[in-house]
Amino acid sequence: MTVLPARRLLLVHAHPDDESINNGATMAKYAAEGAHVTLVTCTLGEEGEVIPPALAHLAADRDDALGPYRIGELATAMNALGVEDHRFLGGPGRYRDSGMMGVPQNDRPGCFWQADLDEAAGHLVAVVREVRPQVLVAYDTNGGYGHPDHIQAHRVAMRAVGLAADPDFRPDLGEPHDIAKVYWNCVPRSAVEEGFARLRAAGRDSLFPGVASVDDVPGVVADTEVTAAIDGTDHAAAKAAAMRAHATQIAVDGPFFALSNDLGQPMFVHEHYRLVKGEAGADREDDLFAGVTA
Ligand SMILES: CC(=O)N[C@H]1[C@@H](O[C@@H]2[C@H](O)[C@H](O)[C@@H](O)[C@H](O)[C@H]2O)O[C@H](CO)[C@@H](O)[C@@H]1O
Ligand SMILES: [Zn+2]
Repeated sequence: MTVLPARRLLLVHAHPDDESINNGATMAKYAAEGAHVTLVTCTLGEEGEVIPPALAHLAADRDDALGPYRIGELATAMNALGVEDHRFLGGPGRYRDSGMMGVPQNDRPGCFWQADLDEAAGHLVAVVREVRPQVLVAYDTNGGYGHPDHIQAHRVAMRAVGLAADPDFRPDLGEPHDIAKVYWNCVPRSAVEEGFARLRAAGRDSLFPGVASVDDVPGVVADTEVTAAIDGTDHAAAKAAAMRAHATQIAVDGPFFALSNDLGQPMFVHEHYRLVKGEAGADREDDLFAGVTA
């Protein structure tokens, strides 16, 4: 019987790369502090575009080998963050990347967007009842930016929160567990605007082929909606290294990055969260475990 650390954080993400982009500094911080950090990634990212020309053959419409390759990218990213517990929902390849909203891949049997919600949530309940986290981090209802796998990851995570605590649901998956605090990823508008100002001041708006806009950043909210701000300054290098590990998806340029759309955007080392379940430990938390008693 493994005795887990006192503080346990669970994060649920759609594709390999989302964890580093959204929560890399937070994951590195808590791992360094001795908390148990568990990442569940719902797909292998099989439908992603590929940035490095030398790896273009991996793409779904060529060798269709991007999924296994991104498993390796994710493992490298986890090493950079010091996170040892990362899993794929239902096992590697159980749910395939559904592609961007509206593409034919959304209808492919076996893709995550077509998953049975309770079956997928059941896989996550097993992890919740094993790890017994006090804190869960997930996407908002729009998945941050409307990608079907992100929306589905939100739905599965929130469904699993309820099912994991229900003593009548799948007793075979372990003792019920009620997650004390649930947060959704977000970015305060002031931080986005400051970040793009930094990008322009650094002249990166000339280096990147294009520059993203505030609306391209997932989960932008009014500053007043933010519950917690995690200062990841001490873990900025680890976050950048983790993002660089996802080289098929992300190009990193100092404190900035671009996805395969070539739109430069700021890399945030202050990572923000909205509390949607549980009690906040302060008006503006600097610790996701604030107020957790067990
Ligand atoms: C950050 C994220 O969720 N990436 C997803 C996303 O990738 C984007 C997609 O390929 C889009 O067509 C590009 O313009 C954009 O630059 C990419 O970030 O969707 C992929 C397919 O579902 C997914 O594999 C990738 O992880
Ligand atoms: Zn994603």
